Amino acid sequence: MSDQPMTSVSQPLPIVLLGAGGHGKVLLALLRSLGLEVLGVSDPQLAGKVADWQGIPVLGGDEALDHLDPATVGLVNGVGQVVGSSRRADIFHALRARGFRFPALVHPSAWVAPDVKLDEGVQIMAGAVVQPGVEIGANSVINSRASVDHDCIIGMCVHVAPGAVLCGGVNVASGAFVGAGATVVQGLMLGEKAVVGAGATVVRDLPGGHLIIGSPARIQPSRFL
Ligand SMILES: CC(=O)SCCNC(=O)CCNC(=O)[C@H](O)C(C)(C)COP(=O)(O)OP(=O)(O)OC[C@H]1O[C@@H](n2cnc3c(N)ncnc32)[C@H](O)[C@@H]1OP(=O)(O)O
Repeated sequence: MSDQPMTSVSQPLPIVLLGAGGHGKVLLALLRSLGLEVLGVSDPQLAGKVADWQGIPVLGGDEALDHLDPATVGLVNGVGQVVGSSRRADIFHALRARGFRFPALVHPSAWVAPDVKLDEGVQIMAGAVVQPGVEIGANSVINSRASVDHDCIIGMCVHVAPGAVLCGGVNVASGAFVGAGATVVQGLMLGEKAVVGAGATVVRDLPGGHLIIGSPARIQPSRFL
């Protein structure tokens, strides 16, 4: 992980957005809120059908990138990370191997502590909170209003979905997915490609490749009175 975040400030190249779905739409709003120049969007679903999407040019499908010089544009991965699909990660790795760069992006309404380490292509969406000591690996998304508390270590290609809460010192391995509104209590480990279902309350480590859903909430006499 690089020491210096490759933010929109350190790399103000014009941007090409990859993917015109829901995540792409939210990212376009983020890019505009940062005042970055957006050259257009590439999306195979729109290529040859429409010339304009959300007020920016449709550059074509995947082949549109063949005409771009990796030294002169930054890419933003607008493909959302959904459970069971590696498409977002595949696109990042393939284009990174071709020399394209992905700036890390932080929405102006997010709070990110000054010492947080953001690797390439990290996306911190509106209203998110990322506290001191956190490290976030390449191509990961901290989605709208999610909270990542102190000293969490998050691997590559992780999605912390809207409103999810990682308490302090949680370790999330690459490719894991933390569903919307889920809570992971402090100090736990989520293994590679682990999936936490929306709304779950996680109170034990979750091994890689496993899914957890539901909440362990149980009513019982209090021992704190
Ligand atoms: C900006 C954005 O939109 S980002 C996207 C954010 N999205 C999310 O966070 C969604 C996360 N995904 C989930 O929570 C999914 O429901 C998963 C991955 C946990 C399970 O998905 P699937 O395997 O397709 O589950 P499916 O819908 O078939 O449901 C299977 C059963 O599990 C239950 N179930 C599914 N998800 C949950 C959940 N999160 N919590 C509790 N129970 C659940 C269903 O009710 C169903 O129960 P039933 O068999 O008694 O009817």
